[in-house]
Amino acid sequence: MLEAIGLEKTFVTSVPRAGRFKAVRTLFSREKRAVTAVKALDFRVAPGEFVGFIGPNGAGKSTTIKMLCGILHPSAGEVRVAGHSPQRDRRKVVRKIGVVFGQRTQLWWDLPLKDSFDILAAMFRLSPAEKERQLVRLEEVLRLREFWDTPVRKLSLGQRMRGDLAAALLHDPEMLVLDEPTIGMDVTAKRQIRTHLKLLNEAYGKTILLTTHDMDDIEQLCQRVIVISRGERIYDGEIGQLRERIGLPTVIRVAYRGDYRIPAGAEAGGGADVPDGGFRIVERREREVAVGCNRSETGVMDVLRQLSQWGEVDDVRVEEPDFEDIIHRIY
Ligand SMILES: Nc1ncnc2c1ncn2[C@@H]1O[C@H](COP(=O)(O)OP(=O)(O)OP(=O)(O)O)[C@@H](O)[C@H]1O
Repeated sequence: MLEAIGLEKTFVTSVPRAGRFKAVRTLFSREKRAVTAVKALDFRVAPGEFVGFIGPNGAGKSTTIKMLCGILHPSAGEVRVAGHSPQRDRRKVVRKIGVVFGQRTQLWWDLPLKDSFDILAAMFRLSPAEKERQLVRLEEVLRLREFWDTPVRKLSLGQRMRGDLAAALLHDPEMLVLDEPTIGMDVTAKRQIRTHLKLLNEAYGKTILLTTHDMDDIEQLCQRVIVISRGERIYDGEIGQLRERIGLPTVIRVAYRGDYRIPAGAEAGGGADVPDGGFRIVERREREVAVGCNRSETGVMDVLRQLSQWGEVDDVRVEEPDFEDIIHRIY
């Protein structure tokens, strides 16, 4: 559906000048500096996938998205959207992709929401019947009628995003590219937007590429994640495998019914490594012990079998590493 092949973007900017009238002096400066925002980026998104595209501030995410939908021209490499180049076949690509920038709206600020769809339908040359059919379908997912007559500037952030998603989908593209769709929203609005996005992907078959700084968005929605840093791809794969690769421990907490006894070998380390057991003690309480293990090396059941020999097990909890921690580790 979507392919980035050796994609690069270098911006050439004037070197800032100091002193009086520095803004004007910078503008006419002959000294230039090149910033490579995206370097030799390769990835593919297959039809029906929901892929997270993440990285720290300034990593090159927005620059990539702008190249994917034809707003920016690559300095090298190319983009293919259903086989078309956004640079050469912009019209065809626009038909295939809907784009939403969470920080900006494509709706008309002072007009009632419904008027924006009239304008967009005219821009996409949709007949009144096509427009109505599509709005009925979008209503099933996005529930717009309740604020249909409200001017866009008076909508809540969550309502406006529902409007923006509908605007991006009005011409029924196969793919949605979303840049920070939940930015600034409270927990409830975020949850609602995630529900809409899940439905669009699962029930309506939309392929989605999602950029966000909210790791809950990624964890709850995406099957796969692409991580970029300083313009380069540093990971592309499943979230579960990313966890394993980073090697943050899975913590297993065992509560014992009465006293428990740690065998001499394990005790000796006083909370340090127990190489043979494949885990290490990270916390000890009166009737509870917590151990950490790397799941790519040791199975939880193997660890549990060993811990059950220390006393009578009453309860077990398995805590996976927090996704936010994993991401900080790789950035
Ligand atoms: N028009 C431009 N001219 C010059 N440099 C630019 C331009 N647009 C982006 N950059 C630079 O390219 C790099 C990547 O920026 P980009 O906005 O793509 O990052 P990002 O990953 O989207 O960051 P954020 O998460 O903060 O939105 C940054 O160093 C930025 O300063």
